[in-house]
Amino acid sequence: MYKLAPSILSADFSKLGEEVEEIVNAGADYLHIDVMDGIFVPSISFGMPVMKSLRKRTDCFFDVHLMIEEPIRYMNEFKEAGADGITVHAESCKHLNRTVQAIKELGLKAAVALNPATSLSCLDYILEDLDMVLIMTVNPGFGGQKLIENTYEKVRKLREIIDGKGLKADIQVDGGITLQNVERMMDSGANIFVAGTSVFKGDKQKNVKAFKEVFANANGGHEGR
Ligand SMILES: O=C(CO)[C@H](O)[C@H](O)COP(=O)(O)O
Repeated sequence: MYKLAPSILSADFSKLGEEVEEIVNAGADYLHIDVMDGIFVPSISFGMPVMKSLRKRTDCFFDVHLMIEEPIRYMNEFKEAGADGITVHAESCKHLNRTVQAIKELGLKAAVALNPATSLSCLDYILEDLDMVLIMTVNPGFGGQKLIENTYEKVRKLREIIDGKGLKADIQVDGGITLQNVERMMDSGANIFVAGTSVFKGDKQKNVKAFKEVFANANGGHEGR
């Protein structure tokens, strides 16, 4: 199943609640929530208080992408703030296995993200435990960047590994996803698509529906977990 995960990083924060309701009503599958600490990535975004406020407005799946150092320190807090799934970066965890187990023990979906220059071999001893792998298709920290070309091949290789092992982990891609390149990324094997600029710039409802139409016409996609 293909899924759209609009990234609220590109929303107008002065009317965040309304914009979130608008994209959820238009058919967004997940709400992608980018938390940045100014250390792991250069920028600082928002955290638990914003998530808690949004939780009052929607039941949509909160797909929380933690771009923070040592996220294991905050797992309970993110669950309490409404997270349904938590993604941590392989590059930001001293103890990746322990961090993934902590997410799962809370009953949340667990995912690991890899920066563009991080090898897939980082997943060798953790893939079986994951609900999802997030392949960053830009360097994390900012919306509105151009997708890095060699990430198509990275996604294709990961899909081969996941299918070859008979696993069901989803592959999410994040950064520079547009209506022009999404089909190529689908063909490469990704099945969950984060989109910031290409959802929130212009007519949000129309943008969400356009992505969903591409998914519907593609007929199928990876089954997922
Ligand atoms: O994780 C992110 C930045 O680190 C964002 O989710 C990502 O960049 C999405 O924005 P856009 O679709 O505009 O590229």
